[in-house]
Amino acid sequence: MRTIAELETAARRRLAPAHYDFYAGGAGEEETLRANEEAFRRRVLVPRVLRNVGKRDLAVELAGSPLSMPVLLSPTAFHRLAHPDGELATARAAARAGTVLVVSMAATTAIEDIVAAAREVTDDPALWFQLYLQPDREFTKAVICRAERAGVKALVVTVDSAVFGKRERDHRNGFLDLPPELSVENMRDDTGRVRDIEMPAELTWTDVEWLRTISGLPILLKGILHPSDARLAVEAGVSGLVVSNHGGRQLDSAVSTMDALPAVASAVDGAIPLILDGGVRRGTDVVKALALGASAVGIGRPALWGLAAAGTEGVTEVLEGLREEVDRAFALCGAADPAGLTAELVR
Ligand SMILES: Cc1cc2nc3c(=O)[nH]c(=O)nc-3n(C[C@H](O)[C@H](O)[C@H](O)COP(=O)(O)O)c2cc1C
Ligand SMILES: CCCCC(=O)C(=O)O
Repeated sequence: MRTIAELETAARRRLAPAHYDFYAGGAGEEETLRANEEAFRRRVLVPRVLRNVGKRDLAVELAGSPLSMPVLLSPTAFHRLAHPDGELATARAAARAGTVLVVSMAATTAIEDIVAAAREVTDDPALWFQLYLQPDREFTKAVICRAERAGVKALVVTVDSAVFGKRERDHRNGFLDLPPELSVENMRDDTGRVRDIEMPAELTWTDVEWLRTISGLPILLKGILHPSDARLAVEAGVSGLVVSNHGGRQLDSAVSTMDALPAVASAVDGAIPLILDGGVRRGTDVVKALALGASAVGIGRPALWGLAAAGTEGVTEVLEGLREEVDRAFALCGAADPAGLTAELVR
């Protein structure tokens, strides 16, 4: 099995340079992009021993969805730029691994087809749907109803994108839109026209309340870094948070997610599950995040590298490689299950 770094090299060889840069890049100086990975490297593990780790169980449950391991696929745009099978390939790999795929609102495949691909693999796949609440509420509602009818199990509202981050690689490359043969299929309105995704600058907590009145699905907020916002999210009754800086693609100089996690975890105090994403590349990264208060982690770019390198098989390589590393790291840290990972293991 190849490492994520090796899959990135393979992906880079296959992708058009502008598409590679779109996936790999971040905002501004890319300080936050680098900081996410660096924050893992800076922390070391202080393992416990003699704890009988002969039988290990990596499974977790999040917002009503079972995961075979504490790793899920964070939402990423435009999978058909990476591979002709696009989101269908990603969904099959997630279903095969028994984990959640968060489908991006900017997916290049219709949600009904994505769910169908996952159902070829397993009866009851866990697909969540990420959205940017659009200024047109009736349209937003229609998109949510469509995703619900298709069978998604939770909604993930991205809240770190009041405006679009400035990705300077994309500006330099002139990559500002999808090629004409691809479109964001879940943005079709009832006339069949594909709408542009608008970044919702006017969003407030009132909109989160509104969302709770129109959907019975669990709602998670993605892009929380400040402990005060985490407290407000608990009060708003959401089912979980994604501690995320959008992979360094929105506010450059934003705190790395591992540096943000402890304060958010202490603010939430176990009331709702936390998912951390940004810079997770190794099983030991997963262990560090769980030890400091996450219930699971999300991966963004690694899945895109697997997808570009080898479609479903490539994403499977990423997920199974991580599973093997997570399992080994649990054992070597003296933890038989996620509850066995505590803050004393990390320095
Ligand atoms: C190419 C790309 C596209 C992304 N598209 C979305 C998106 O549509 N919606 C969203 O909420 N986050 C999006 N993200 C952010 C990811 O969900 C996630 O927060 C981030 O990739 C995690 O960092 P990592 O790539 O280091 O794992 C995107 C990230 C990348 C790299
Ligand atoms: C309108 C596409 C949004 C994609 C996104 O969120 C990202 O590239 O980070």
